[in-house]
Amino acid sequence: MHVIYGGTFDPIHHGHLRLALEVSDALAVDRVHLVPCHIPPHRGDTGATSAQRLELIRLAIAGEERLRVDDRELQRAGASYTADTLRQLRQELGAEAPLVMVVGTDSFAGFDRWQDWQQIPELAHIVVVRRPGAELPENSGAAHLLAGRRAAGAASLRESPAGRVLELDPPLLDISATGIRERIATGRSPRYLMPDAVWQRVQALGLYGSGSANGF
Ligand SMILES: Nc1ncnc2c1ncn2[C@@H]1O[C@H](COP(=O)(O)OP(=O)(O)OP(=O)(O)O)[C@@H](O)[C@H]1O
Ligand SMILES: O=C(O)c1ccc[n+]([C@@H]2O[C@H](COP(=O)([O-])O)[C@@H](O)[C@H]2O)c1
Repeated sequence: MHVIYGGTFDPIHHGHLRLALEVSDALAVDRVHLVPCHIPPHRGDTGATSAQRLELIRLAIAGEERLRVDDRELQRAGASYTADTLRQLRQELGAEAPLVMVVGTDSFAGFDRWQDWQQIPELAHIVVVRRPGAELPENSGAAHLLAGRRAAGAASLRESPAGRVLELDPPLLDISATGIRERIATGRSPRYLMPDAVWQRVQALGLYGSGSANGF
């Protein structure tokens, strides 16, 4: 079973990393592939470039065998549509291999505005991870999709290549990249919200307005 977890990762933090490991445990898979987007289709400019966000991810997951980075979206020009990524993976994996896309509730809430969203369940299973403080709006396209395609359990995802939606509610950390960027921009330390190696590199690159005021 191939599992991808996409995000802007601007920058990567412990909320992302814990989520990835919780999913790896819950689905009993050896690998979760983090897929940073190049040009987010749905939000403004990023604080760090694609290459910088990729470098920070590599630092964050160094030494953790279960986490891998897949930079395919950085190789494509234009907006990074998830449907394109899944089509590419489906070609590579073949028609029968179970393919899983992981998403937090806040991103999934706007799922019916994603490019070709109705095709996505034909390409992959969706694992929706309940993010602290983010509920799916009732009557949203996402809530209907979940209700109509709810998976019986994690093991059932292995029984078909795509089409089921599994909700997970593991213990997660209420950390956001927005909160981290705000802290850095106002001279406060984001230490312990992200790996030390990431924070050191953010400072070395002077990202998000980091300067001497932040300290370690
Ligand atoms: N702390 C967290 N707990 C659970 N899910 C998370 C957490 N942080 C991010 N996610 C999920 O990870 C994916 C990628 O998130 P993203 O890179 O946008 O991080 P973010 O912290 O939400 O960033 P920002 O604050 O810039 O929006 C999304 O599906 C999001 O729902
Ligand atoms: O394909 C789309 O139209 C689309 C619209 C919004 C979000 N996504 C993807 O959802 C993932 C999480 O997005 P975000 O904004 O929470 O970082 C990331 O991989 C995005 O590329 C994809």
